[in-house]
Amino acid sequence: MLIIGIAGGTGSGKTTVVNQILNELPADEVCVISQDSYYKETHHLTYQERTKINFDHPKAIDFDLLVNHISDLRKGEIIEQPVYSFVTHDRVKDTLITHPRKVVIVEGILIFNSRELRDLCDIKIFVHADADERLIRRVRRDIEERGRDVNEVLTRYQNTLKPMHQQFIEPTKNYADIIIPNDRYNTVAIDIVRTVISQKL
Ligand SMILES: Nc1ncnc2c1ncn2[C@@H]1O[C@H](COP(=O)(O)OP(=O)(O)O)[C@@H](O)[C@H]1O
Ligand SMILES: O=c1ccn([C@@H]2O[C@H](COP(=O)(O)O)[C@@H](O)[C@H]2O)c(=O)[nH]1
Repeated sequence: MLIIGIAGGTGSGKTTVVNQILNELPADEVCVISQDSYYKETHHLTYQERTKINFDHPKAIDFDLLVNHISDLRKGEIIEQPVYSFVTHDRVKDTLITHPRKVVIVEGILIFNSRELRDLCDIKIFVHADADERLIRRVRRDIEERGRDVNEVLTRYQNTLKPMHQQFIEPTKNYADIIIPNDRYNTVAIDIVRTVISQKL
């Protein structure tokens, strides 16, 4: 099994890179684990209280469960991946049955903050895009797909996303084996990653 960690700031293009890698691999040889699915359960809070959570701090992530699940996959076990709603800011009741595959991709802004998770990754990739580019993408995506308004996204960016990115996300670039510059679509980098995966497999 080959475990690939893909980190990078919000809007850097992690999900896009994952999809580009998936395009070239047979569906039954790869599974994807999203760090977003592992935001801590907050059923006990009201919606208003949940909107105040700092989702860009490592404490917001249930790293114990995430690490256990990746370890279980490594052992060949099936896991029940939680499913998260960005609209309610909470996990939903459903889970996603996820089978171990030859290639396991773990993606998320904070994954390299966990030493155990870093150690589980055979290849660590950091997707880089400049802050202004990420902000533009985030504004568009959160309005179109996550039910936010522009004021809410910009306020969150200033108060939380930017400082958390500087404190917790950007420094983890140092752990990366490969850094993908993604201000533009970078087909050369994707080809290189695919070649590395093929060689390792
Ligand atoms: N290289 C790129 N150039 C332009 N837009 C991009 C690029 N990569 C991703 N995007 C767009 O930016 C938005 C955020 O990308 P996404 O892959 O969801 O980022 P992340 O998972 O890192 O938050 C999406 O709308 C996506 O289509
Ligand atoms: O309920 C939530 C939980 C998280 N977020 C934001 O999502 C991003 C991480 O997702 P990416 O796909 O990597 O952008 C993070 O910056 C959180 O602020 C949210 O908006 N609501």
